[in-house]
Amino acid sequence: MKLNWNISCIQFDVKQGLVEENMDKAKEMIGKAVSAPHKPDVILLPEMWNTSFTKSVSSLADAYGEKTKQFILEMSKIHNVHIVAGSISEKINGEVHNISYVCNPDGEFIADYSKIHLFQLMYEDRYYVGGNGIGVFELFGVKAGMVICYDIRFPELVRKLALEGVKVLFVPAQWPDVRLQHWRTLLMARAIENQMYVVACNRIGSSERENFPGHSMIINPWGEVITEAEDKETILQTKIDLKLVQTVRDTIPVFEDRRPSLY
Ligand SMILES: O=C(O)CCC(=O)C(=O)O
Repeated sequence: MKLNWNISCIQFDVKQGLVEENMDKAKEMIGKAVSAPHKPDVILLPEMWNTSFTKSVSSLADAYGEKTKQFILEMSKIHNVHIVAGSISEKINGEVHNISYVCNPDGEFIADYSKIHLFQLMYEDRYYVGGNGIGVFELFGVKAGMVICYDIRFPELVRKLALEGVKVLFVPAQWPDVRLQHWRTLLMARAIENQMYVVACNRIGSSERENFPGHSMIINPWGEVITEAEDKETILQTKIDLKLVQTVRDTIPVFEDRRPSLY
């Protein structure tokens, strides 16, 4: 089991509908991240990092994720790194999912997660079908979990992941600047109440309707922001010590003190 991880969030501007351009950008930034002095063990990309949200989603969605999976598997293997691949549009039996893939340095696909809660305010529910399972997987023998963007508004989902043993939560997002305060507050709350690390990667740039502020963040199990990006292209890097999760849980034994029979 490895308890000290270097993490990098790759924060960039996702160009709407321009799959090749976005994949080239991701490739360039993954290359830069792994060449940095503290080479990451795990890289996180933003939500919808190769198409953004677009009305052409049905034609742009990757059939069974084949092209994206191949790209991510190759990047993981070449650079000897785990990649939590934000999310993309995957077409499965005619339905489109907002889905994430996790790959290991052997170039193996280890998990996927299809976003459960679709964001009606931006009509996500008209274009996508919600997933039916939670996102839990293992990295270096430690349980990690994933939710996507709007999912962080559902504390019961993240609590379920914590009860499954998750110690690090990955959150890819396309979160707009008008609700930046919600983004920061919700991420910190999820970290504090579940006493887990939260690693969150947001995009920058603009779509027709919204601006995206970045502010990717890595938060420790005390709820302290270890590092936070601004609104520029950034490789946000830090080291996390997984032993801190148990220290915090021993200090304030929230999981022991729960009384789920009452609520
Ligand atoms: O919950 C929010 O305010 C933003 C959610 C969102 O933009 C998304 O899930 O794509």
